[in-house]
Amino acid sequence: MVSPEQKVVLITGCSSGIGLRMAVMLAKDEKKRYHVIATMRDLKRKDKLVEAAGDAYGKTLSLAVLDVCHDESVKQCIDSIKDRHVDVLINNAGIGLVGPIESIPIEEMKKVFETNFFGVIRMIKEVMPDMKKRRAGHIIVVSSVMGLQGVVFNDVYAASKFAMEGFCESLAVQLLKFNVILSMIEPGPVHTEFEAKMIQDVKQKEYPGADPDTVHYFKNVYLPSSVDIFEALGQTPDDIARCTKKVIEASRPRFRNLTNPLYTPIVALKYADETGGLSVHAFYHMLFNMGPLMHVSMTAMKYLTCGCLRRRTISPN
Ligand SMILES: NC(=O)C1=CN([C@@H]2O[C@H](COP(=O)(O)OP(=O)(O)OC[C@H]3O[C@@H](n4cnc5c(N)ncnc54)[C@H](OP(=O)(O)O)[C@@H]3O)[C@@H](O)[C@H]2O)C=CC1
Ligand SMILES: CC1=C(/C=C/C(C)=C/C=C/C(C)=C/C=O)C(C)(C)CCC1
Repeated sequence: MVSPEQKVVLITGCSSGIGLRMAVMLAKDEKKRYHVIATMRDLKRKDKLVEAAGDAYGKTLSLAVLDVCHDESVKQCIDSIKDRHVDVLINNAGIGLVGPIESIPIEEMKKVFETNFFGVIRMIKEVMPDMKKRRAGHIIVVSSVMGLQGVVFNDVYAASKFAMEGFCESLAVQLLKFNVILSMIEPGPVHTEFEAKMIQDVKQKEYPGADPDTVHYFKNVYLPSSVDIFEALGQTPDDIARCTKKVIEASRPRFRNLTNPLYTPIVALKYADETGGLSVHAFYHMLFNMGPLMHVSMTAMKYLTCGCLRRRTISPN
């Protein structure tokens, strides 16, 4: 049962990672301010969430099936909610894709957009009209630092998150008129199945169609650097859940919320030079000239980032 004081929070992609931890953290809120509808496309994957939710399961947390790639699944789920009333919609479901574009079929690229971009739009279209009518609601989108700045060999994933940024930046203005808030969460690397799936995927794939030099740069230059960056700067899904809870509870939530103070200097390059030259050349240098030194420099970054950059993020602590 949802009490009238409780906010109904619907989260997509709760079978693992960030979505799972958000669902658990909100459902276990000390003051019981939330009723969480934790959704996933395949309920066979519910066990980890149910175990982590403990006593909250069946009380402040309920489960529902929802595949963001299917209109009917989205509609059925929202129709099953009392009065279709959702106070906070958290668009978290998403998939990654890395590798040389020469070897990625267009169909696979479309799947990334279908999930990360159209999946979010499908959710917003279903929930937003009721929020507008009620003149209340909060829509949260889990984007990424890659929605603000491209990363080599992540071309299509970054494009899907950039698309989301443009969409939300436009919509946020209209929604403000209806007292509906739109917030973006911008995590850097986070240790979840997202990372594990990427490593597994690379082990299995052959990268046909890409020339040997490109495959070499991808496998022997980019991948080790990426592993280093995850190791040096990676956050936990709980960090992202804590940041998101703060955004939900803020009296005036910000539109963009970077979660990782250690990654902020990298994003700052983009805003320091609007021609884009600084980021492109700095990334080239970091990747191709620093190579093995990347680990050292990433560790240094951990200790050197100054207070002013930390203040620009929403701290998980
Ligand atoms: N991990 C990272 O480094 C970062 C992740 N992000 C973003 O965070 C979000 C969550 O990712 P994360 O927790 O890391 O990764 P996970 O792979 O652990 O979780 C992704 C979740 O999305 C679900 N999902 C995928 N496709 C669909 C679909 N069609 N319908 C419903 N659910 C679906 C997965 O379900 P299933 O189990 O069925 O596959 C899973 O529950 C994503 O949007 C990602 O882009 C942003 C920045 C960094
Ligand atoms: C290799 C490399 C980089 C890698 C960044 C990575 C790997 C970021 C991962 C972000 C994730 C996983 C976001 C998910 O949405 C930098 C720092 C840009 C510098 C240039 C070389």
